Amino acid sequence: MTKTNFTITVLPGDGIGHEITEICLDLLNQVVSKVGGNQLEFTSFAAGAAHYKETGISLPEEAMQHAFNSDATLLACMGLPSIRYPDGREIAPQLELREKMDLFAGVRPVKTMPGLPLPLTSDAAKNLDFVLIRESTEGLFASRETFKIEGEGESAAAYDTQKISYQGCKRVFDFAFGLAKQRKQQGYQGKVTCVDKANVLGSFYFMRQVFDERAKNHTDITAEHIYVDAAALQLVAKPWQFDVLVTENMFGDILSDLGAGLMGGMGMAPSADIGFEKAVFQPCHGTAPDIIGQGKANPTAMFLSGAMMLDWLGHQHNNVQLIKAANLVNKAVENAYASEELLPYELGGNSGTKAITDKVFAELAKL
Ligand SMILES: NC(=O)c1ccc[n+]([C@@H]2O[C@H](COP(=O)([O-])OP(=O)(O)OC[C@H]3O[C@@H](n4cnc5c(N)ncnc54)[C@H](O)[C@@H]3O)[C@@H](O)[C@H]2O)c1
Ligand SMILES: CC(C)[C@H](C(=O)O)[C@@H](O)C(=O)O
Ligand SMILES: [Mg+2]
Repeated sequence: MTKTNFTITVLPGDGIGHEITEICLDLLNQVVSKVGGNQLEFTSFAAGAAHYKETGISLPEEAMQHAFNSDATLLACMGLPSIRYPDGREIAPQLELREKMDLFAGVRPVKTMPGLPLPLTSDAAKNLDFVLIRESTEGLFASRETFKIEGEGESAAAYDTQKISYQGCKRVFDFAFGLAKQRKQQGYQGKVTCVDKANVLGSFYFMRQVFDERAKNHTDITAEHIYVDAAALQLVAKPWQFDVLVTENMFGDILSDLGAGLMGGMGMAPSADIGFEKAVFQPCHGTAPDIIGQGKANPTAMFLSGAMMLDWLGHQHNNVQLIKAANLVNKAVENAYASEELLPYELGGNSGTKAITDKVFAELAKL
């Protein structure tokens, strides 16, 4: 029998997370009841920088356990620049979630909405639709807890060590080729571009060799390499050439913000951290300390992350209504922007949380 009751762990986190979470849950409830047949049960937990400041714990065990046992996790954003661990790093329990739950594929779609004055103005650049996959459990982030400083004063040197493992590469590359294959069936190019720095670092040359090995199992998909510096140029010069990009954790973090820029800002960029069985969905953006409490937070990335969650659940459980619900959210958001009535603050306009939310709900009601 098809599963119809889904438990969702909700982590509003910090900063603007509190301004975009409830409305996203309302939207998801609304769309799921519109298509019928399913129910979402949300359970929220406090976690993040403010929670660490209050309690000394950034991600309570109860929240972690709930995330492990629920069907999916929806996270807004966490971290505040003023709240840090003793070694100077910020509180970022989303990294622990990714690592402990083995969510190796950070899926960050770059899909432009119609009706927005985007930084790139050519027709091709107005219709971008590619996906950046960021390895999310190792890379340069892997050693952050074993970070060390050797020597003192003017002879001190700080070290972070990059980890690129065979297994880590294999699973994320296979995921990327699998996604390119699915997309090819929908008319996309059928291409995976591996982004590295194999001209300078041996760890990236190793990564490239694993990529070439995995590519041999997917001869229907074009496999190519690009150095990360060249990728940064091409993402601005000719971003429409890309279909699926796959890269190391830190490179993916940086390039996905570039991708958000192409879409009109951080408030437009959704993401999903996906493992073999578990997944966490969250916007690419942070807690936006510069706009907290001003009503300027764009909830679009959160709505689209919620849609990614419905779509993933639908595919995991062979549940067509949830896939339909995901499509409806995407369509409502697209129609909201296509109306040309919305201009988010990040693009110089004055459409804030309420205006964008009201418009998306109104468009959903029409579908
Ligand atoms: N996934 C996450 O939870 C995540 C991601 C990035 C940063 N962070 C954390 O967030 C804090 C702030 O980091 P930052 O300033 O570098 O990045 P940020 O993404 O919070 O903000 C960068 C810029 O984008 C704007 N912005 C971000 N999201 C927006 C939205 N939804 N609507 C409108 N404008 C939006 C901000 O106002 C700011 O000008 C830090 O503590 C950082 O570690 C968390
Ligand atoms: C806040 C930070 C730890 C996080 C990351 O670097 O992964 C964020 O920038 C992201 O893109 O999700
Ligand atoms: Mg980031």
